[in-house]
Amino acid sequence: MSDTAGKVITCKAAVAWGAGKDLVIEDVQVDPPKAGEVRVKILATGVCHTDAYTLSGADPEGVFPCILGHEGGGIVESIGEGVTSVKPGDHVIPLYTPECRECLFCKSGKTNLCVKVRATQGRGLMPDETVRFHCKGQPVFHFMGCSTFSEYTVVCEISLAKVNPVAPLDTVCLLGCGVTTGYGAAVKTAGVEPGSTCAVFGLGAVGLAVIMGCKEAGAKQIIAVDINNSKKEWAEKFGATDFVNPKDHPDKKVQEVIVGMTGWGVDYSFECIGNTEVMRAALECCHRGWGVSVVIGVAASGKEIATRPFQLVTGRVWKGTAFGGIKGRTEVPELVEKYLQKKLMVDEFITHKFNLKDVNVAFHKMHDGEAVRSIVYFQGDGSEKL
Ligand SMILES: NC(=O)C1=CN([C@@H]2O[C@H](COP(=O)(O)OP(=O)(O)OC[C@H]3O[C@@H](n4cnc5c(N)ncnc54)[C@H](OP(=O)(O)O)[C@@H]3O)[C@@H](O)[C@H]2O)C=CC1
Ligand SMILES: N[C@@H](CCC(=O)N[C@@H](CSC=O)C(=O)NCC(=O)O)C(=O)O
Ligand SMILES: [Zn+2]
Ligand SMILES: [Zn+2]
Repeated sequence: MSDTAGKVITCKAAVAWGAGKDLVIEDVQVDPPKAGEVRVKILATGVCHTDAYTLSGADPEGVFPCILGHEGGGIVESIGEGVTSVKPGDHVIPLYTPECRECLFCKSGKTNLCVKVRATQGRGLMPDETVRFHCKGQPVFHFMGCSTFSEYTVVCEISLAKVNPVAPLDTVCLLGCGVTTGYGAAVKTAGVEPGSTCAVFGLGAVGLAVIMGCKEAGAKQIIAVDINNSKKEWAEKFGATDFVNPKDHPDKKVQEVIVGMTGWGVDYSFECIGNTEVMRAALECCHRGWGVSVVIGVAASGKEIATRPFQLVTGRVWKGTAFGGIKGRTEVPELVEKYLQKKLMVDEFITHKFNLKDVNVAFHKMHDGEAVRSIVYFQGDGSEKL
């Protein structure tokens, strides 16, 4: 039992006070976990485009003030009543897609979209409709059931993957979102087969992880698409065979360029940006009769997708994925083992490391296309071993 168990902990956190405002490093009070909850000391966290999306104000579920972050790695500090699957000292990765193993969705075997705590999670609350964070006497909302931009956070027991303590938490934290989402989208949601042709739109961490999954699945052609030429080298590193910059083809739609490169279009395409025009292009570059397009990117409130229904009549399939279809408590520990066996790239996604005090710089590096993934540390800046 830690000497902080049962007590309020005051620690540093990056608080989002309002949409479009820089995060502010504050002292926050973190309550002990209630029944079914776990308090986790976060050592490191990635910064995902979805954090920026919610901070921008485009997320209809965005509530402020809140503590963002959902790509963390940490150690259990204390557990609430009834918690049995983790204990203090366990290494864990918080999950924004929990796995209760009891709800209709978990039991269906058809999806990873557990609904046990989804309703309260979407409103920034714990299941009892209250929050565990306060700052300056004011309640602060949770985010995606994770809030990993706080040195201590409280999450539901069902929202934690217990992982091998040998794995470096400041690397495998990326399995909490970006890497798992892209990899899972390819190998699980799409089910890419050997010899397939694929197109991947948007080469951030998610898109690059899709490429990694397509390569592992044996795709023979992987066309990487981005408006930033510096991403070509990145795409090749993860297994892309071709690179297309739509800006190099001003007279053609990008879907026409890809159909021209493949004959009838690709077997599988993936949108990893959150741009509804690109989602259309991704569908329309798919093979007549069987091409499958997977929407991964999160589009702003009010945006809608469109295409001619004929695209579907002629056999193309439009689908989407959350967290790559991965069931977090069961499969994230397996991905960590795969990483430890050097069968899954994760370190390769990390381009920048910062201390929490510079978390806003990590957002700027993502917006200007410089960063694939930044890791934010609560102690130091990643130059020392955790
Ligand atoms: N469904 C799910 O479960 C998940 C969804 N997401 C979503 O996936 C998306 C990708 O996330 P992430 O990898 O972190 O994002 P990044 O911002 O790191 O990557 C997006 C990439 O797309 C490029 N891009 C932007 N516009 C275009 C365009 N018109 N055509 C081609 N490329 C373009 C960007 O280039 P540049 O940098 O030059 O702008 C950048 O390289 C986001 O929408 C995120 O919210 C993330 C995780 C899980
Ligand atoms: N709140 C947003 C929806 C955001 C969204 O789609 N989130 C993805 C994960 S993105 C991770 O980086 C997701 O898992 N969705 C499934 C879910 O149940 O939220 C909005 O309302 O637009
Ligand atoms: Zn994410
Ligand atoms: Zn469930």
